[in-house]
Formats: sequence, C-alpha cells, structure tokens
Amino acid sequence: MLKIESLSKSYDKGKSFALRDVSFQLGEGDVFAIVGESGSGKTTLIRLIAGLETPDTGTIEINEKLVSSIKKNVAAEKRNIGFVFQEYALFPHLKLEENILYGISKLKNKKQRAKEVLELVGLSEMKDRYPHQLSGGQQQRVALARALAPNPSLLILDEPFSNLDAMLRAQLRNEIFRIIKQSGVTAIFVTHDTQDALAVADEILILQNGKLVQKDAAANLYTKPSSVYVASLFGNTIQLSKELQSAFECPLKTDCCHAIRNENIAINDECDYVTNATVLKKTFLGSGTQLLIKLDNGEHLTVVTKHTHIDERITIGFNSKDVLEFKE
Ligand SMILES: Nc1ncnc2c1ncn2[C@@H]1O[C@H](COP(=O)(O)OP(=O)(O)OP(=O)(O)O)[C@@H](O)[C@H]1O
Repeated sequence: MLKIESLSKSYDKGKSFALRDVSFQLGEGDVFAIVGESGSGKTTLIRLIAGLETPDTGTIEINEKLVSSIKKNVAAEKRNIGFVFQEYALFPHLKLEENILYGISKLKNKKQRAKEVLELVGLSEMKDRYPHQLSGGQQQRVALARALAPNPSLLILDEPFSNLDAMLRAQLRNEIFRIIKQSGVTAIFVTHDTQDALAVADEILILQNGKLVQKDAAANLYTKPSSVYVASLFGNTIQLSKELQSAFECPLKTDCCHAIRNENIAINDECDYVTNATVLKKTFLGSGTQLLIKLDNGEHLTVVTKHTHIDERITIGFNSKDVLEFKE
C-alpha cells in the first residue's frame, strides 16, 4: 500500500540528516505508529509522505503509484491523504456538517457521505453544532470524520491525542482505532506516547536519529527490542553495566549489551541474582513508590516498586530469563 525506499532528507545540504536511508512497506488496512524521541525524524517522514517536503534521495509509492522521487513530486493535494492533527483544525464558524462538507464540495453525493462519516464517529445528532459546543474528544472525532470523508488512500494522524487528559485519551484512542478499523483505511499515526502506540497500532516503526531501527508488532517490540533505545521507549530500563553485573554476580557476554526492565526487578523476593542494598530515598507516586537505592558495592539505582512499606535495608534482584541482550 505504502512503499518507501532509501528515503533521505537533510535540511542543511547534507551536513546532517533528519532522515537517513529509510525503507519500509505498509500493508493495506493496518494501523501503524511512528515512535521516536524528539528530533528522531517523525515529522520529517510524514511530511515527505504527505508531499509537504521533497526527499534528497529515495522513492515513495502509494498504491503502487510513484508519488515522490528525485525527479517526480506529486502535489500534496493529489496524493489522496487524509490528515488529523493535534489541534483539531476545525473551522470555528462552520457547523459540524459544514466542516465535513467543506472538504468534499466536489463530490456528487456529498450530503450522503457527510451523513455516513458522522454516523461512523457517532456524532450525527450534533451535526448542527459549532466546534466550540463540543468537548475536545468530540472535536477530534469530527476531525477524523472530515479526514475520512473523501475516502483517502492513507490517513495520517499527527499526535492526535496529545491535547487530551489521560482518561479521555485512553477512551478516545480505542474509539478512534475502532472507527479507523471499521472504515478500512490504512493509517499512520505519529506519537511520543508509546502507550498510545502499544494500545492501537498493529505495527510500530521506531526512529532513532533519522534511521528506522525497528519495525515490528507491539508485543515483539516489547519482548525483543533491538536495542537499549527501543527497550527504554517502552518503559524504564536499567542497563546492566559491568559494575552492576559484578554487584549481582551475574557475568554476562562481553560482546553484548544487557538491560533489565524495571518491572522485572524484585524487591525482597527470591531471584536468580540478588544483592543487598540500602534505600536512600522513597518517593510516593500513587500507584507505586520510587526508590533511590545504594547497592552494597556502592552502585546507585532508581527503581519503581508496587510495595508501599519498604524498610531501609532490602534485597534486590532479577531472574536470568528477564535479561534483555543486544548486540551493540
Ligand atoms: N525545517 C527544518 N530546518 C532545519 N532542520 C530541521 C527542519 N525540520 C526538522 N529539522 C531537523 O531535523 C531533525 C528531525 O526533526 P523532526 O521534526 O522530523 O523530528 P521529530 O521526531 O518529529 O521531533 P518532535 O517529536 O520533537 O516533533 C531534527 O534534528 C530537526 O532539528
């Protein structure tokens, strides 16, 4: 459906690359998330796909049609891509239905199509309201309906949930995922929040310094991250340095790098590798307690535990099956 080959983009004539030699393919009807730390190239990638930037090298095909190469650049409005942005971008002076009709004014059956997409997002009864008469979540559903109305080949959602509070966010992301799946459109959404990506994406693409470092199903990314960077995007991760390996008496392969996820750290429990430690500071986080710990060999660690009553002296450990190994 979307095929990208050797895509590169620099903004300073090749001195530094915002995107470097990125290649991947996306299948029809799936939802993909692009994840990466700030500056990793997420926006650049979607701007290139959308036709808002031209690449230095590489090609982009949508539905087997070349839309971008060094020689060819199909205009953004001719790529048949729908957009949903963080800030809804609805026209404040137009009612909901009019907001949707605006983008499909040339369509023969536009009234019928507007009705369909308003039903799809469950807002038919509010069609005569103005955007300011809706909640943030409802406005985002209108934005989605408007983007879906022209039947786009591809839907791009750029940080669509970041304006919403945590409760609404979780609710809306499930709702939006359901609507997208029901509509059958292929969707790419960009997010900082790996929880959003894990919750709704069939596959996740991870960018680091402009490079695509892993493309995988959510469960695989979590259990088999390709690097410490990928692992740490999906939760607190402690790198098992030589000093920590010696504290836990767990010598690991020297040509690899190792880490353990915070949730696999056990406090006062039996484990394959255990050491004694002193708790220097406890911070109550609501669902758990953050501990600053000094191991008996002098190493410091910060971990979060579900335990609420922690003595000053503890044992801390982990099991060998939970050690993540990377060739780095
Ligand atoms: N118009 C531009 N001119 C010069 N450099 C740019 C431009 N746009 C992006 N960059 C640089 O390209 C790199 C990738 O930026 P990009 O905006 O694609 O990252 P991002 O992953 O979307 O970041 P964020 O999550 O903060 O939005 C960064 O180093 C950025 O400074």
